[in-house]
Amino acid sequence: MATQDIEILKNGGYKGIGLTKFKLAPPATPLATFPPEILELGDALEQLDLSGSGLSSLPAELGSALPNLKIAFFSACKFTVFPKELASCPNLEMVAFRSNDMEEVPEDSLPPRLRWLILTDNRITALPASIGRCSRLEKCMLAGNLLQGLPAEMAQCKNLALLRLSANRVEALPPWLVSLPRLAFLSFAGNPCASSKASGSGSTPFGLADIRWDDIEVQHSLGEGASGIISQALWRQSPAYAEEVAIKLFRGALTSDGTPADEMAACLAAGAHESLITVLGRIHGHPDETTSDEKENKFQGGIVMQLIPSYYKVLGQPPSLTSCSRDCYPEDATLGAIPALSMLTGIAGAAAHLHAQGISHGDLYAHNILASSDDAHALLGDFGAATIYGKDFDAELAEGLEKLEVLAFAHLVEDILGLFTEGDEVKGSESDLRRGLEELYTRCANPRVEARPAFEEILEELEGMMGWRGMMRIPN
Ligand SMILES: Nc1ncnc2c1ncn2[C@@H]1O[C@H](COP(=O)(O)OP(=O)(O)OP(=O)(O)O)[C@@H](O)[C@H]1O
Repeated sequence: MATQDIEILKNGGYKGIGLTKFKLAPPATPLATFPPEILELGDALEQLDLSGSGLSSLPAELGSALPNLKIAFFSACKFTVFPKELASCPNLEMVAFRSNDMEEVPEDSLPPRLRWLILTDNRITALPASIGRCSRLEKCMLAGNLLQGLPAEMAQCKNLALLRLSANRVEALPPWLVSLPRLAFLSFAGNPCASSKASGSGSTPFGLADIRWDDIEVQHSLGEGASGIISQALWRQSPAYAEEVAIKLFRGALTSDGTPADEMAACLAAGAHESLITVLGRIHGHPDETTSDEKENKFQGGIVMQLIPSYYKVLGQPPSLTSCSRDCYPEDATLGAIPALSMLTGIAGAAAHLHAQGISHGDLYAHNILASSDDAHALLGDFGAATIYGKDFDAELAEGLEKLEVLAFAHLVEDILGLFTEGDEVKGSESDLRRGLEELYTRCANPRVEARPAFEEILEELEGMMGWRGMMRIPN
């Protein structure tokens, strides 16, 4: 999004030109008050981004002056209290106050049509009961606060699909959380209610190597996630033998899903499965282990993984502002029925494996799946929102956590059904396969969470659909 300049704004340069999006270039000196000229942008304005502007309050006329405002960003500003003025914005759907040192969200301050709320990295101790009136709330980002619990009224947020609660102070998950009919993506690592085994600083789990940084030769970057950088590297295991691997160095304090340290702990705890990226070991002796201490770039540890060939591509694209909690797909994306079934079987198996270890992935999205349709193989990645709840977790809650994730799997099945190519090679049996997957989708998307099948059952059903095809490892 192009940025607008404060001086041009003050000189009336944007008035009357029908600007729909306004993003202020961060000013040299923080703004003491809300620039009144923004209110003159009137009916046309739909998106307002004043992140990094230093603001701490909003004018009373905001809602009446900007009646069509849909999206408002005030991240990295100085709001210590959620501004009540936003409640008067009749069409406001998305609000962001990331990293504001915010302490309070007063009753009745949330906009009535709120769909996407971002309050990551603040100091909020409680949410208002009136959040229960936000019936359209779909995505709620609360990681990195001081929340001890959630208001019981939030059980009325029946459209909530994604909730980030990691790195808070929640002692016990409320049981109603695992009965929300649309909740599919939940993270709560880094809370007292998650397993204490989740600490990233513990010993290396059985079966994984302790790998010295000196034995790693970094080659080039493969990609960058919110929690760190992935590089291709050589792991010199002996003077005569080196293996090509991928390494991830975890950095930074907090992402919108949780902390890099919790992500690393979940990667290490996940164990081996053919549809998970294999972690080979944990890196020790990186020079930044002792030297880097600044919050933003703090070194949190590193892992060595199997190198995934570059022909594995992500299956979907992350949600857009409009799709909110659902992935997007390129117009021309297609997938054959047989590779699709094989990939779904792999992902269901990976999810069953994770829950058997007491881990929820929290972000089971197509955009976190690397897939090769030629090999009919899919790999579930990105443990940024994963939570180790542990094998001793309350049994009913644990079952509920798994069944929330089953809804995420249902979304995946639905999306993949939409990618099927007409006249696939299986012709005769394709319609049976389609019908089988549609039935499975319906059961996995049951609004009664407890009635959904668990991943083991889903896996069995998919393996049944695969039949003898599951034995064929050579692509046809
Ligand atoms: N083992 C691997 N081998 C090869 N490439 C990898 C491997 N792991 C990750 N990558 C590449 O690095 C990119 C970043 O991966 P990472 O898991 O850190 O972040 P992400 O899930 O894409 O992003 P975010 O954490 O911000 O959601 C991936 O998109 C992928 O292309």
